[in-house]
Amino acid sequence: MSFERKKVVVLGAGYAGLQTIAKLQKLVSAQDCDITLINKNEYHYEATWLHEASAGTREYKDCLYPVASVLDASKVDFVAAEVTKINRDEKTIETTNGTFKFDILVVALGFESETFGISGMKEHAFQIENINTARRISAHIEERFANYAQSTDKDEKDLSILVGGAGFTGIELLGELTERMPELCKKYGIDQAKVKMTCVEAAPKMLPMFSDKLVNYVVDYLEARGVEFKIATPIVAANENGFVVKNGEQEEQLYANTVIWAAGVRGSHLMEESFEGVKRGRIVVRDDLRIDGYDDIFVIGDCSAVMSGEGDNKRPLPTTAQIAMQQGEFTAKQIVKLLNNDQLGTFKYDDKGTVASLGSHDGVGVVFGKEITGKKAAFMKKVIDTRALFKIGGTGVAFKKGKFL
Ligand SMILES: Cc1cc2nc3c(=O)[nH]c(=O)nc-3n(C[C@H](O)[C@H](O)[C@H](O)COP(=O)(O)OP(=O)(O)OC[C@H]3O[C@@H](n4cnc5c(N)ncnc54)[C@H](O)[C@@H]3O)c2cc1C
Repeated sequence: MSFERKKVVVLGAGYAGLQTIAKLQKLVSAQDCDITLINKNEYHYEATWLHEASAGTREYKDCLYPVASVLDASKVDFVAAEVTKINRDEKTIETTNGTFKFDILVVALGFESETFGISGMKEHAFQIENINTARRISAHIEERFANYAQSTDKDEKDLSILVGGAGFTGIELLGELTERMPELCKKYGIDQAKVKMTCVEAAPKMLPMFSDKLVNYVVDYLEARGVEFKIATPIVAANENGFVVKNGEQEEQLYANTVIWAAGVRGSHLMEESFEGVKRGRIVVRDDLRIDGYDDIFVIGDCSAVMSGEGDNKRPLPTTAQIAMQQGEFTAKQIVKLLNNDQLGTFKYDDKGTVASLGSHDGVGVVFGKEITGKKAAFMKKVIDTRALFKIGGTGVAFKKGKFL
């Protein structure tokens, strides 16, 4: 390659950022460019497994691995620091561990919880945002069950869990919770019939990405394991007692000592602070994944909005790990083209399907256009999860952390 040595900086070691690095370090030699990866933590966590860590069906430690373990240290400098500011015009990144210059920037800072301004939701509900919030949820549930078991003045709310949202995250979380309950109740000598799990959803349909047949499968599965659904029921507030919901014209208080918000995510708050035209932390990217006016800045993963469709039907693609990883791989190739002054390509999303787990042995999904349920879906989910580990971390990480049972 013949180009001057440029500074490539990647922000975030989630699916998008780490996949960019994993591919880029294969495509360039150490002399081709300086690559720096900046991530808040020393580790990468599997965000698509956060429902498992939250419910306590999977040890949080099993959902993460050291970022450095997948890097080629001769080509990539890793900085464990929090990005505090992106100066797009000065071409610098401010972090808690110094300021870094870039010639080419990849923003892959991922998602945060979005509570849509619902009163008290941030203060009174747990959010599923990262591995630490997930750890807190599972520890809290266990602590409530332990408290119930040992107290003489028993508080039924200790055994009540409210989940806000019947989208992908809420449903997968409920699937894990139903798997966790028998073990937790046995551990603390609690009659499982006393446990109350309620899912509250504002929209008239849950899991909008799936057919009625698959949705009915999910409802039957979860109801049979004790979950109560309140669909078309908007949550108007969260407080120290639980959720306040709208029931027709009336407001109703739902009580629980574990309250989890799983109904909304947005891109990083740094996006609004750094760029114009950002909506809920997402910026519309061009079809080469760069942003308008900045030919040296790629935005990928949950901070990006990739528009799909024609004319008035143009909509942003949903934010998923599947897209984030495809964007990462594509971006690595675009960086090489940029370094070589070659023409950049067009990102094309290849939708391989979606599978929602219902605990570790069941699920529903659409794979290569075909609907699947039950054990088949659970198996496919494990294949997808293990493939993601393999794509970024190779056989080493896949063998160590993969789902084989
Ligand atoms: C419970 C759950 C289940 C899901 N299941 C699926 C699924 O089955 N299939 C699917 O395709 N998608 C799924 N998703 C969505 C998927 O997890 C996201 O779309 C994906 O994580 C986005 O990848 P990303 O790289 O953009 O961001 P992230 O995975 O969020 O990674 C962002 C990285 O940036 C770091 N970071 C953030 N801010 C800073 C900062 N200021 N400074 C430094 N570092 C920072 C973070 O620590 C993190 O390492 C699920 C999400 C959840 C919550």
